[in-house]
Amino acid sequence: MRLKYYEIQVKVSLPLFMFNLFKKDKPAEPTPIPQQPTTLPSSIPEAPILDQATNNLSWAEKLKQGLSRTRNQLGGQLVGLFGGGKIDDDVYEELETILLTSDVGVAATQKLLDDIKNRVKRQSLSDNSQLREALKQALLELLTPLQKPLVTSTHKPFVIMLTGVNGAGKTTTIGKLANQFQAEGKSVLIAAGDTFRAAAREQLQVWGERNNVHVVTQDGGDPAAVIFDAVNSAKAKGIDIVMADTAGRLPTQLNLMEEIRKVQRVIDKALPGAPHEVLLVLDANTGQNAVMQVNAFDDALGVTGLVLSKLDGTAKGGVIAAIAQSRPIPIRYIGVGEDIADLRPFNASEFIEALFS
Ligand SMILES: Nc1nc2c(ncn2[C@@H]2O[C@H](COP(=O)(O)OP(=O)(O)OP(=O)(O)O)[C@@H](O)[C@H]2O)c(=O)[nH]1
Repeated sequence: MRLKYYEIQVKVSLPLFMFNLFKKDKPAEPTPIPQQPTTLPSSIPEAPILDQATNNLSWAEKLKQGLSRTRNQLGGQLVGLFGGGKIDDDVYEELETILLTSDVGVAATQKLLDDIKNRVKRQSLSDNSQLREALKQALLELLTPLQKPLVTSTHKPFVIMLTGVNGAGKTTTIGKLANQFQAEGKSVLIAAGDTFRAAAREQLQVWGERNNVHVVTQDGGDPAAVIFDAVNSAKAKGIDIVMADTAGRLPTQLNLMEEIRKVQRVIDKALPGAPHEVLLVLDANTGQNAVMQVNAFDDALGVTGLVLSKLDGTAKGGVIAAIAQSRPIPIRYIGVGEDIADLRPFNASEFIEALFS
């Protein structure tokens, strides 16, 4: 059956709403609960076929809206700079300042400027209004290597271990991805490896029950043991995808970094070669700090993919270029909001178009 986009929204947004509702200890004031539909799906939903045109349009708009702060920071200043006139050193200097203040970082700014200068020479550009397109092309060249969507069909179960600092968006990402994977017809199992936060386990469990996603937990558990059990359970049940949640940690907390390295080793014992994806979730609001997080987590774990969340709340979206320059690990998904449809695979040209629209 072909579902219209708004129908899918109802089907998938409600489970995520419930997920967020149960995820954290909520303040005392009542949270509005939607009146309909009142029944939650009792089985894994059939894979919906998205209405591609409507869906793309909606995502393009969301992305544009989500990137508005970054666009205002970057694009707003560029409009003035690229308003027409001679290309000279002053223009390059001002462009450098704009890029640096947009969290692009020193190395990526230098790389982009060199690239633009080469384009100016090669294409004999003379008017600064032509620099806009040159900058777009330079950015596209820098960001395209990061556009490598996550393919989960290579292993069964395909094991994804999520990591990141506290509050980066790991658990929310798990909820969004679980719904998306289910919508593609894949079975999902979640390992509640965030044993640090007492309520996290029960919250994930409640969410899992309501959405027919099996959540493996353990009383007073060691995260490695919980995830080991989860992987074995997924093997026995023929599950397609395991997502292992882990507690938030700072790369400077060496004992916690050692703990997650152990989790990784134990997953490999349960299923040699796993985890197949080490997904680092980054809060885009952290700007240049995100670059340091990528380096530190990658050094410790060998990160295979990134999720850049909360691009909607920040003017620091330029950090994506800094990451591309310093450690070009694929950005699997970007997040521009809290709804399920607000997390999508990263597409470089789509991103740049939204940034310059
Ligand atoms: N605006 C916005 N909010 C987001 C996005 N992604 C996640 N959030 C919110 O960010 C907050 C923190 O997300 P969590 O998923 O709890 O983060 P976490 O990494 O699991 O946190 P810990 O378990 O404490 O380490 C939640 O309130 C999410 O709803 C996004 O793309 N945009």
